[in-house]
Amino acid sequence: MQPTTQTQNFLNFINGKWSQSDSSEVIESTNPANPAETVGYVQSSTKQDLEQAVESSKNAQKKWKKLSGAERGNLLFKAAEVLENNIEDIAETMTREMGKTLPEAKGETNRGVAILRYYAGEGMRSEGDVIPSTDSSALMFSKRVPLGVVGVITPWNFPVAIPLWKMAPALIYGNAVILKPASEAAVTAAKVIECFEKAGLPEGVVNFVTGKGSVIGQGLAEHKDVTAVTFTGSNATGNHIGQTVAARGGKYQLEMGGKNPLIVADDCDLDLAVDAAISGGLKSTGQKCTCSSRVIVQEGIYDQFKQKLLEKVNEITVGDGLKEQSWMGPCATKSQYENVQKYIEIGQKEGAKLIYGGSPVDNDTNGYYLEPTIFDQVETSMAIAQEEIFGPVLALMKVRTVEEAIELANDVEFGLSASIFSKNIDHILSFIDDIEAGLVRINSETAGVELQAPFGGMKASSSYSREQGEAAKEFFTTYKTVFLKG
Ligand SMILES: NC(=O)C1=CN([C@@H]2O[C@H](COP(=O)(O)OP(=O)(O)OC[C@H]3O[C@@H](n4cnc5c(N)ncnc54)[C@H](OP(=O)(O)O)[C@@H]3O)[C@@H](O)[C@H]2O)C=CC1
Ligand SMILES: O=C(O)CCC(=O)C(=O)O
Repeated sequence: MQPTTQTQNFLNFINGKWSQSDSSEVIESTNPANPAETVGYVQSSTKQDLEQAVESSKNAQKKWKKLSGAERGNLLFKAAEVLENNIEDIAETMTREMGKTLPEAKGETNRGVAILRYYAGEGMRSEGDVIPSTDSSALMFSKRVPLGVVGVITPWNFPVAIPLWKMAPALIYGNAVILKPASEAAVTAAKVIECFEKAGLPEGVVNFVTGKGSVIGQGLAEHKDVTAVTFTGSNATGNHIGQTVAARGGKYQLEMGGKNPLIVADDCDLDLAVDAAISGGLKSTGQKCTCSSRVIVQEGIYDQFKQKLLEKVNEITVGDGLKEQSWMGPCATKSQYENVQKYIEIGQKEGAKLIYGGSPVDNDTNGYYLEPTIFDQVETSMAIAQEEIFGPVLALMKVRTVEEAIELANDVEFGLSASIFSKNIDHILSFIDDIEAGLVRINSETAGVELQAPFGGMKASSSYSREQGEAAKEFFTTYKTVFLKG
């Protein structure tokens, strides 16, 4: 049944129109700080809805790709302006829908504006190369061309930035897109789509279909007319999508988990390292694929580091992300909340020593709040050292040397981000050389992605393709090699 209060009912956006799903069913999105509060309803769409979106995207893309890059860019500049004018509302919706604090939500929305502007500018940049031919009377050049229709499947942890860093490059290079956002953050995503509508993108160039991952996400992965699928989320879902798209000869890009190490060397600036462990590990309630979940500390500084870390973590205020005093909000969903608690239990059973937190935080609204949690004496064989927890949990590990630290850092299936705190250039250089990670950070936290640089991981963290910056061009375009003779 569709809800009666229209202000809370968010529709699909297909062929330039907001429309109800064929199913007449909706999915409720609630506030993790107060699960009794409904943030909105989105459509529980069907394969027929998706079919309409694909048809509309296919038609629209034929005209969209004929516009000049500058014309497409102007529309993205407009979308950026509309988003910028709606920052307050969109950021507040994000906080209410997935829990991150309002300053973080505003920061993310501002980042969305910058992403749109960056890719709008790409419309005026080179789209190929002249290549000398062996025939001196011929002109040979490569020309980048769009792929066609791109399916965008996104998670709930960055409901503005991730859809935009996938959609903006797809659009500027002449593709049409269909966004299927995570159900838990789909209201925020709907508000982003409203910005594209208000910017006046031609109908069908951006479509938005909400619904179950197993129906709409799976439908995008299977559809023969969806040339490429870009995904961020869990490894299980990502690998399944990759296999499905590959089986029909489509192109795919997967950004998945991380178990990111932060190495603290004896010679580091201790205060900076402590701040980085807290910010990188606990901001966004630890729900970033780039968050620092393993803190590997050299024995000479271990006790000092641990003591300072405990002092600083003790200052953290957990609470509703809309309240100014809250530094850390709730877990985004009930299943995240339960999953993190399950890992805290496993850690204790495995023999790690719980030295801080580990429990739910009492509150009047039944919000999914957990204490920031620190484990000591963590061994690399433990599940809490190997598996992505996606919650406010730090695992401390002691090593003798920096070489040992790097070896330990690499001893996981993931390879997204890694950082070292050290003033020793030899340590820094061997870290850059030997660490198995796509993002290598020195004297800086593991999280913190810059939109103009390639983003992605090694090993099980990614499908080896890269997003953002100019690297996005590789995924969202293909080449024509033109040989021209008079
Ligand atoms: N790398 C990252 O940034 C992220 C990692 N994660 C990891 O994943 C864990 C689980 O989170 P969860 O939200 O379930 O992540 P998922 O990977 O299941 O969800 C990500 C997206 O994929 C969609 N999806 C789900 N099933 C399918 C399918 N069969 N085919 C196509 N698309 C599908 C989801 O839709 P729907 O929401 O409707 O299910 C959502 O849009 C977290 O605990 C964390 O460890 C989660 C989010 C981000
Ligand atoms: O750290 C960031 O800013 C981005 C992290 C990210 O892409 C993710 O968590 O999915």
